[in-house]
Parts: sequence; structure tokens; C-alpha cells
Amino acid sequence: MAISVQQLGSAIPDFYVGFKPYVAITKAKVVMMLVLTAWVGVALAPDVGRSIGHQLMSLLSIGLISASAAAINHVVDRNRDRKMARTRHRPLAMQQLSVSKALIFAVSLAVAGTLGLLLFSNWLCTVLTLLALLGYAVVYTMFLKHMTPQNIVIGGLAGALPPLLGWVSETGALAAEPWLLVMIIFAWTPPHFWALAIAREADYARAGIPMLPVTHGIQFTKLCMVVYTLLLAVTCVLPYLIGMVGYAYLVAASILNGLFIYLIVRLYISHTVQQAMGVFRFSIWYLLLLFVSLFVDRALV
Ligand code: HEM
Ligand SMILES: CC(C)=CCC/C(C)=C/CC/C(C)=C/COP(=O)(O)OP(=O)(O)O
Repeated sequence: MAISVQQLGSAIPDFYVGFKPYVAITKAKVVMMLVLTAWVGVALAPDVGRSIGHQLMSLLSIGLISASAAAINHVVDRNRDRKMARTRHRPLAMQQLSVSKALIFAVSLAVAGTLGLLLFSNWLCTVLTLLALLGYAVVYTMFLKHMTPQNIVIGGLAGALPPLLGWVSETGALAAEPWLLVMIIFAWTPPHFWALAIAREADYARAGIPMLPVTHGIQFTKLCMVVYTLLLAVTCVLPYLIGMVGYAYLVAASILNGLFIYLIVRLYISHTVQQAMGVFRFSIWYLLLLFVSLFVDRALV
């Protein structure tokens, strides 16, 4: 059957409109950042002679499994998302996408990612990546998030794992070095998220989610952010101290940590929540630039 140009023209936007909710539930920007941190794990691992094709397929697979975890998070949280201004427009909260379609999509992503890792990487990387999926989609989303204000500290481990996943995708074995990068993201997560939670405290309180600003107040949360940011700055020096990276990284990390500490201390003493969203946005640039500096540093060696 012949398809006219007009029919084809109207089918493309229809296809795009139909696909948009699926893209939205993958938390694509977060997944891109996760893949970047995994890529740094690949770049810093010892050269074992793997092809670029295998490396890229491994990273794509880690991205697919992360996107699957994000999609499951949207399914599990759909009712709570409806109660929060920030999340009420999400496809599952708005019932633009059915639970069954979202689940089929999430399982397809996870299966594709698992096969990709088994084919192009190794079983240890596959198991660890699936554990990260379970850590985020099940342990954090289904339990911790609704049980304890330490939810994001403990659950943060899943999101911090990609540098280790990238390293293991290369070598097939665990090592101390990538754990330092995991520790950096682990210490970064509380100031990253609590900045947003301070700005959206009323939203979380309305949805009955026990985030730290809701249960322990904004000033105590800011104090915890100061502590984690100082811990983050110390952790950032460790890769340099063990000779894993060089001066270029150290200079970039020092500037970024100086700025982060300045912004967090300013937020702490301001007694307002106005600057919280600024800190949240900075935290994303911080992680992006820190991990890019690891690449640059490696390229200079
Ligand atoms: C338990 C750990 C984490 C929590 C609770 C958390 C929470 C959040 C929240 C609530 C947002 C706002 C999303 C929105 O506006 O709808 C966000 C944004 C973001 N997060 Fe996190 N995050 C965590 C870990 C991470 C990790 C490990 C990374 C990357 C390595 C990351 C990267 C990002 C990025 C890039 C954004 C901006 C997304 C955008 O602009 O669409 N987050 N995070
Ligand atoms: C395989 C692997 C590496 C898995 C990690 C998966 C992943 C997507 C981690 C990101 C963490 C994140 C965005 C948490 C926010 O969840 P939230 O429910 O608190 O935020 P929300 O209210 O915006 O949904």
C-alpha cells in the first residue's frame, strides 16, 4: 500500500508524541551524567586492549539499565508524584502512559542492557549493574525513600557506582581506585539532593516523604550539607594522593571544591532558602566538570 507524503509527514510528529513519555521516564539527563561517570571509570582503568566498540557498547548497556531503573522509579512513585508540584506533570502521574506499557518498556531496557553487558563486557559488571538497578528501583524507591531521612545517603550508593561499573567493564575485576570515585559521588549526593529538598520542603511534606528538611528542619539539613561538602573536598584529594591522577585534576578539583564550600557555607549562614536552588544547579555543574577534568587529566598523561 502506497503512503502519501502528507501521511508520512503527519506520522512523524505522531510517532514523536507517542515516544515522548517514554523518553521522559528514563531521566535522560541524569542517565547521561551516570554514563559520563562510568566512562571515566573505563578511561582510568588499566589498558586491557578492548576495542572502542566494546567500550561504547558497555557504556550504552549501563545507560540502558540505568534508564530502566529510572522508569521503574516512575511507576512505583506515580501516586506520590501526583502530590508534588515538581513531579505532578510526569507521564505516569498524568496517566498519559499506562503502568503496563511503562513496565514493558523498563523490562525491555533492562534485558537489552543485560544482554549488551554479557556480550560486550563481563558477568561481574553485569551483576554489579543489576545490583545498582535493584538498589535504586527497589531498595531506595520502594523502601528507604519512605522510611528514613537517611534515604538518599544510603540509596545514593546505587547512583554512585557507575565509575566502578565502567572500570569493571574493562578489567572484569574489582580494584581500590574506582571505589575512590564512587566515594566522591557518594559524598556529593547529600549536598546535591538536600539543596533541592530544602527548596521543595513543602512539596515533600505534602507528599509525606520523610526527607531530612521535613523531619529535622532546614537549618540542621544545611549543617549536614556543610559536613558532607567538607568530606567531599577531602575525598577528592585521595585519587591524587595515591597517584591515580595528576595536577590538572587537582587544580580543577580544588577550584570546584572551593566554590562548592563557599556556596554551601553562604547558604548555611543566610538563614533563607533562596540560594538553595542555586546550590542544586551548581552541584550538577560541579560533578560534570569534576569528571571532565578526570578525562582531561588522563589525556595529558
Ligand atoms: C539518591 C541519589 C540522588 C537523588 C535522591 C537525586 C535527586 C535528584 C532530583 C530530585 C533531581 C531533580 C529532578 C527533576 O527536576 O525532576 C535531580 C536532578 C539531577 N540529578 Fe540527581 N539525585 C541523586 C543522584 C544523582 C546522581 C548519582 C547523579 C549523576 C551521577 C545525578 C545527576 C543529576 C542530574 C544531571 C540532574 C539534573 C536533571 C535535569 O536537569 O533534568 N543525581 N536529582
Ligand atoms: C544501574 C544504575 C547505575 C542505577 C542508578 C539509577 C539512577 C537513575 C540513579 C539516579 C538517582 C536519582 C535521580 C534519584 C532521584 O530519585 P527520586 O525518586 O528521589 O527523585 P524524583 O522525585 O525526581 O523521582
